[in-house]
Amino acid sequence: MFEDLEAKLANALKKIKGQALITEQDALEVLKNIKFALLEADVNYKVVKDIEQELKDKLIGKQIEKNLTPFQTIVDIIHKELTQILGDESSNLIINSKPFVVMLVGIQGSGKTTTCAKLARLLKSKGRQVLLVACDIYRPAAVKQLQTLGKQLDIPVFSKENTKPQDIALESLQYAKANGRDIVIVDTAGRLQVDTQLMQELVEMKEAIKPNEVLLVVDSMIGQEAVNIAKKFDENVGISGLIFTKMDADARGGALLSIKRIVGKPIKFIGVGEKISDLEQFYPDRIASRILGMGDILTLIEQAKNQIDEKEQKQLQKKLKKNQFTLDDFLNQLKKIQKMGSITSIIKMIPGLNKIKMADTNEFDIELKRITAIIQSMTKKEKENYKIIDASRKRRIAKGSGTDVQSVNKLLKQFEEMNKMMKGLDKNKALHIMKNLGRM
Ligand SMILES: Nc1nc2c(ncn2[C@@H]2O[C@H](COP(=O)(O)OP(=O)(O)OP(=O)(O)O)[C@@H](O)[C@H]2O)c(=O)[nH]1
Repeated sequence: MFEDLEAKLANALKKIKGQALITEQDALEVLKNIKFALLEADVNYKVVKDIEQELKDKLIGKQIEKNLTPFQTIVDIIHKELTQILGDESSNLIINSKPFVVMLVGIQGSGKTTTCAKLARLLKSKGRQVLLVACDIYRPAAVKQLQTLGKQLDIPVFSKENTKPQDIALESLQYAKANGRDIVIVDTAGRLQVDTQLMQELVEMKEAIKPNEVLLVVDSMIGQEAVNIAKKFDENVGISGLIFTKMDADARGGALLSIKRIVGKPIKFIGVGEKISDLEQFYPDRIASRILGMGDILTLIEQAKNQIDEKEQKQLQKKLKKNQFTLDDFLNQLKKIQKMGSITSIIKMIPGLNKIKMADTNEFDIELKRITAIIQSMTKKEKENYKIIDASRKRRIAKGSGTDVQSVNKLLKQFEEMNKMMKGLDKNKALHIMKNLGRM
């Protein structure tokens, strides 16, 4: 869909090669193409018009960035704008009460029940005691589905027969308190369409249990219709955020942009597959890249903007050669990796880390936090020369980082293997890897 955009833009921008500033005429030419591309991606018309106006103001008279071509400068500005619209606020759940109650709402088939389980798994993996609550009593299969998923995840599921959904939800809170569950995730009923009875039931449930979050689950495949659904749910029930499912199937993502703009509620997570682990935190810049469909160009832009990386790469290479590559350098490189969207190919190069399913960025975040804690618990000397880390130092580091000796050993082994691998590579390949690491 957006393959064309790149060609059209490149064409439109040929003319401004060598200019120092973007003129009004150039901006209008580019914006015409951007407008069509966004409409094709199913972005709401009014949103497209607004974006067009905002971009116009930002583009005209803009200086071409030093290391960038006019084309790259413009794509960079557009990418930043889309990222900002998609949400600059954190998509994290701020868990500040016990129990912390999350109500998932949405129309039938949006992926609500599955998403309840995915979210439960994600929070469990962060050490939370989760309780799932089956309030979709109109579709008996939904209760069963949730129970099966709960069993699979070893997470209790609260359900009750012949009881109103509002009462089930209310009773589940008592159960959570009595059983030390600190997060309650309530699966609610869906209808084929948004109807008044459903809304009324959800309003009553919300009043009864006063959830910390009401998250609307939306199927990203339904395109613009998602905006109407989100508006209705927000007006009638009041939502605090959204989860978009089936992002693995939808190539566009225009609906995310429209909803964020029109409804103004943050997108918290995205579903990226049918598996229970396929739920990711929402990263606006990654979705903006996807909407633009210019991943490669954006990477190039980042590289060009960070010319300084060249220097850093050379320094790192020198350090590796002289055996001076420290655990701090290792950590810095990993942090850079985290910032990048598409990390899989780079991760594969790092021994030990490649075993983690890296499409799951949540797992990478968890792993990185663990590694950071361990390295930060080391003394300066230890970071500079890991060989002095003996058994008693390992015990101290494990204690200080809240991990265990096994984790410390694993990290040291990863570091050692990476060191070895980098040294074993020929100069060009090593530089290529460092370049990849360095550009992130
Ligand atoms: N590919 C893909 N499929 C998904 C995703 N999330 C959910 N699904 C699938 O969507 C279908 C519907 O999911 P459910 O969880 O049953 O939907 P629901 O909204 O709970 O439906 P009701 O309980 O009837 O309201 C199932 O086949 C899920 O496997 C996703 O992120 N990607």
